[in-house]
Amino acid sequence: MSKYEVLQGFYAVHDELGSGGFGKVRLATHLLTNQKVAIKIIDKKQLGHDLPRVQTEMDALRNLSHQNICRLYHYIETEDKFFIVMEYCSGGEMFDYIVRKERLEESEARHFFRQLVSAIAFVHSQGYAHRDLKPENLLLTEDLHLKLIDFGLCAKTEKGRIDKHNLDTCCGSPAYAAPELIQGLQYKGNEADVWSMGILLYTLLVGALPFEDDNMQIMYKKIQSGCFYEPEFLSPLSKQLLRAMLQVVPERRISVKKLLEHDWLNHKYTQPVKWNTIYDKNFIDRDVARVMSKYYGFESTDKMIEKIKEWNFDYMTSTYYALLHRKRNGMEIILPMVRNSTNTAPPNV
Ligand SMILES: Cn1cc(Br)cc1C(=O)Nc1[nH]nc2c1CN(C(=O)N[C@H](CN1CCCC1)c1ccccc1)C21CC1
Repeated sequence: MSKYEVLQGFYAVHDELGSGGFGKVRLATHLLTNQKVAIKIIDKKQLGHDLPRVQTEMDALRNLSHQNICRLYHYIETEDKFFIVMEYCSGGEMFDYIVRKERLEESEARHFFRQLVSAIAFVHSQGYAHRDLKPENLLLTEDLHLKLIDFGLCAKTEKGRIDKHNLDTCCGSPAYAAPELIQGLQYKGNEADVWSMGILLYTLLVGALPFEDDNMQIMYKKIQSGCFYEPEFLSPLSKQLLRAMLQVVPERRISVKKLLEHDWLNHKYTQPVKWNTIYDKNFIDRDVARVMSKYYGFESTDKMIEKIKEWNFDYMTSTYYALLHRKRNGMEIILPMVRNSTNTAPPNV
């Protein structure tokens, strides 16, 4: 049984899905809807001075609702822990997927890379940069859709303020970090993300890192050189794209805008990458709202819709998203009988 009393009655907590430097992720069940969710449990003591990373991630996730970004459902802060309830991706990490397949065919790499470019183009359009792109931060759903996670290192480029950072504000994984970031030069988050996406594309196509060495100094030298091995099986078009993304000089690096138009990305696709979000914060699903209005005892579906639109990322937001997920998967959207004193439904939070 889970020892997290703050989750009692709302979620049943199951086994651990993974652990990171500052916390762990547990599989859980959203009790009202029986939907699976993933709960990131972060211990404040373990975080220490990194505490702002959680706030950074929450602020970003509140604004970044996109089909290729793992969705935030519910956010609970207690005295010593954060509980971040998110969409459950049952396909696991892209990292494991590549390891299992060694490397991907161009067509499969393209299927995933188009979704990553879609997520990053959207993140940049909202004034953010992810800054820690790597296969461990890409999750897969059961139907092999890609979901971006871990926005703890992302940066908001205030409108107008040039997005200039130096090393201290970000310590993404060195193997994926852009040369300018490693040199501690002023860098732009967007350009650093393009470099990391280039590294990611290389790992998808080749099944290895382009710049790698056990000795960190030698690895940095390799990154600064921008020279990487191009296996015979790489098509001319994929080589051309990799060279455009892994340009050491940021100004020479391909932009996301040009990337979206690149022939490799659009090969055998009739539609360009749809990078804008398919979700509309102002559009609430009426079927879901109706079922919730009955359960929560709201006088009308419209009143329930107004409440959901507050997006408080409380249990109500979590219930809305869990029911929406059920509906999207063709499952019926039901809640226990109308909540009242007799049934044991959790209190209305
Ligand atoms: C590994 N795995 C295997 C299966 Br099957 C499902 C999963 C799985 O983790 N699914 C999953 N769904 N939703 C999530 C996850 C994992 N997950 C994560 O947020 N996972 C990250 C993984 N990071 C990659 C580099 C460092 C840590 C994490 C962050 C902090 C602490 C622990 C884990 C969320 C909550 C968003």
